[in-house]
Amino acid sequence: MEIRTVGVVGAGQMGSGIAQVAAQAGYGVVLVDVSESVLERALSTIRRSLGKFLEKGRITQEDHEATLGRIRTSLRLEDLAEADLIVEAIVEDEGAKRALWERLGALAKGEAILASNTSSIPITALARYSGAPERFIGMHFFNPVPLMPLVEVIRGALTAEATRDRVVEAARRMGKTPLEVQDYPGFVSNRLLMPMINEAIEALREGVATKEAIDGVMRLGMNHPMGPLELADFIGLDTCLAIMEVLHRGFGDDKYRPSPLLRRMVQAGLLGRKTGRGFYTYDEKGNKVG
Ligand SMILES: CC(=O)CC(=O)SCCNC(=O)CCNC(=O)[C@H](O)C(C)(C)COP(=O)(O)OP(=O)(O)OC[C@H]1O[C@@H](n2cnc3c(N)ncnc32)[C@H](O)[C@@H]1OP(=O)(O)O
Ligand SMILES: NC(=O)C1=CN([C@@H]2O[C@H](COP(=O)(O)OP(=O)(O)OC[C@H]3O[C@@H](n4cnc5c(N)ncnc54)[C@H](OP(=O)(O)O)[C@@H]3O)[C@@H](O)[C@H]2O)C=CC1
Repeated sequence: MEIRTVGVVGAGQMGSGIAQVAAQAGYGVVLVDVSESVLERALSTIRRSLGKFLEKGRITQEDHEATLGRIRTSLRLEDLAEADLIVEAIVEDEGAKRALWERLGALAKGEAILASNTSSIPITALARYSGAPERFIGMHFFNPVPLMPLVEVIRGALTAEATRDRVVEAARRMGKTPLEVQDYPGFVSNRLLMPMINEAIEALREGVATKEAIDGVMRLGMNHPMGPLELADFIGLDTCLAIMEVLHRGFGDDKYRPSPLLRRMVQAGLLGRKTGRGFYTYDEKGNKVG
């Protein structure tokens, strides 16, 4: 069965980007969230991103309009009943994802591919909640989705090869490079990235250097496009903490202990760019102002 319609659940930073690249690839897209204002913000983010591509001549005015025309938004999960591929990108919380996948698994059509964009939660567990583990897979995009070329593809213990093949093909059609990894905590990406970010936060907590110096060391010394504290703000500190918790629990090793400073900032609601304040402060457009 050919994939024609892609359903995306969760219209935050990642869901909006996934909806955009799916629509750019020519798929019909249904983008679902629990909040109308989040859906409106997602559409304006997509318009802004397509606008940048248009300015640079990477797409035409026609592509711009056709892409937007392929995206429908909805507050009803039932509108995903006809989707051929569903990509879930809600908050990084196993309980929330479990509740969602129990509903989605029951309402999706029998041959639909079920994918999670989770950063770290075991695909094998989410697959079980969906009730269709052979059709379930991890399809992990990177932020900002319209620019980052990678999709990490993660098969759960019971994922069928045919499911993997179809997701690999869909990722390629979206202009991405799929790389397959096994279902272990944090997969490959966040097993490597998040301990570095966590260690940068610990260095800040211990007063080893200022935040600007810590970020500068990695930007200027390692050629990273963003320093680790800037990147943590960009990802979302709630997501960073959730990933560290999964690594810590999943490996049972204290080398993955989340930094108490990270925990305290999440408790204070300082989640980074998406809330306007994290290690740095941001204006309403997401530009760093301090
Ligand atoms: C947590 C997980 O599970 C997994 C993850 O995703 S981890 C996070 C992975 N992501 C990263 O590591 C990102 C690291 N950062 C970067 O690669 C770069 O900083 C960045 C691509 C985000 C931005 O690039 P930059 O040079 O620092 O800033 P900026 O000048 O704003 O942007 C570069 C260009 O991209 C464009 N751009 C930025 N965001 C865009 C978007 N969403 N859509 C279209 N164009 C965009 C900008 O307009 C700019 O264009 P010009 O060069 O013509 O001005
Ligand atoms: N940030 C990143 O760099 C990356 C994140 N990811 C993963 O992608 C997922 C989403 O992350 P991100 O986009 O950053 O998070 P955001 O907080 O930006 O977005 C999550 C969205 O999901 C919505 N939501 C929450 N619960 C439900 C639900 N039950 N049904 C429908 N929508 C719901 C939220 O709505 P509301 O705000 O109203 O609660 C919010 O709009 C997570 O699993 C994360 O780990 C993967 C790669 C990179």
